[in-house]
Amino acid sequence: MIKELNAKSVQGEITVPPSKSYAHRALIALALSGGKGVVRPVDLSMDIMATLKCLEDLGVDFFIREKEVHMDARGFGNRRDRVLKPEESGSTLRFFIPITLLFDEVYEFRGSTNLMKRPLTVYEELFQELDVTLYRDSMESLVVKGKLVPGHFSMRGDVSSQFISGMLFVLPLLDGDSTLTITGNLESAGYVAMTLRVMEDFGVFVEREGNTFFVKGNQAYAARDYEVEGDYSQGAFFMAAAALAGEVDIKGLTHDSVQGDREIVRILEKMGVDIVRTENGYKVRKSDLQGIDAEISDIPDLTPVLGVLLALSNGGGKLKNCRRLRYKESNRIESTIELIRSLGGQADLDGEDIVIEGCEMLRGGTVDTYHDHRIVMASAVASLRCKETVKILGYEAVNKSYPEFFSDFSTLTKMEEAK
Ligand SMILES: O=C(O)C1=C[C@@H](OP(=O)(O)O)[C@@H](O)[C@H](O)C1
Ligand SMILES: C=C(OP(=O)(O)O)C(=O)O
Repeated sequence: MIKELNAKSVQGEITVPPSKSYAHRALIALALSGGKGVVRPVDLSMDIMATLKCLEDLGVDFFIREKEVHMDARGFGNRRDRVLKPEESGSTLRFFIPITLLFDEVYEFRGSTNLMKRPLTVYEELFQELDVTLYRDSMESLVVKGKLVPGHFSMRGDVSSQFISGMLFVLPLLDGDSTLTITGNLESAGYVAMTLRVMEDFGVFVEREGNTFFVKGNQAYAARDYEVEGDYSQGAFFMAAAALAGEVDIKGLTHDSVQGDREIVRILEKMGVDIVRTENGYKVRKSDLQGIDAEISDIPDLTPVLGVLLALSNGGGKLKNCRRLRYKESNRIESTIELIRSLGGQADLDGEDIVIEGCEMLRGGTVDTYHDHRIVMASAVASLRCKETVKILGYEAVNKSYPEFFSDFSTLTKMEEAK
């Protein structure tokens, strides 16, 4: 499906959706408690629905009212279906593989073709050392069998932090103490911090010394109601839209959040953007953007929108250390470069860095989004500073994380459309 965008300015206020990453974690922690509680607010994106469906197939009951998930996890572990369907969600797949290893049964994971192509090497390497089998049955299917026992585990930290989060969720439930040592750099580190924060919120504690996590066994998640904070990864699109083309009061963001993508605030400040803290968010105004080099190995989800900002900055800059972006919903190195080029800008790959030239206005044109929700949203932001119409191919990919994105975006452009 194609979306055409013509608006050239944004104005008004917006409340960002609740964090997808926090919601995955809170729903899982509540399920692992085996008790009852409410998680709110939850945006019913495809990724979150995939996590809920997997929980349901593991015996969890829930109903959804407005944006609240009312869960009864007393049946957790009473398997209803041996086939779990993470759809497109990397977090869901990589968090649920260790969860199924609590049960010593055979589970099959069936996801989208793209999801099943994303790496599982870290689990493959880890399970070779353990009495756990993981094999690909077909292009869309993966079989997992075995039971985790406490021990000393070692995992690479430079493929995806989701493997580490997945193991951290379940190690405290084993009947003995474990250690988990990360080899290489821990990238996307903010997401591991978020996992540990949610675990603590549910009464489960892990100690860390350098790159080793010490996990006491026989802990229990305590059921509770949970408030999900606003999403910096999504808020970043509105901050960028305002910095490029207007003034927006962005609400629903916690200033001291552990979300790694809170880094967008520091990056915008470095670029010279007029960004002011408000009681529950930020007010951002159109500014002349200075080009910068930004290290993105900890903040991969910000890459497409940072690419757009640099393409419209004085002097441009580099997005450094993009290696892992190849393994997202699209190859985000290629799709980010192509997004900028198809709108008339200049971007190239230099080693593992994306080098982007800056300009005042882009031309406009048609963007192929490669089914990547973050390329869709970044294209919408770029359209505000394009001379011609922007056509976004496959814009429905946005449903993966933010089904209401275009209706929210249009509330900010409506003053202009009303003229
Ligand atoms: O744990 C999470 O919630 C996520 C971790 C990140 O993945 P990587 O650790 O693979 O970079 C991020 O890109 C993804 O959108 C969400
Ligand atoms: C990469 C993403 O999510 P996941 O890895 O959970 O599919 C994302 O939301 O950009």
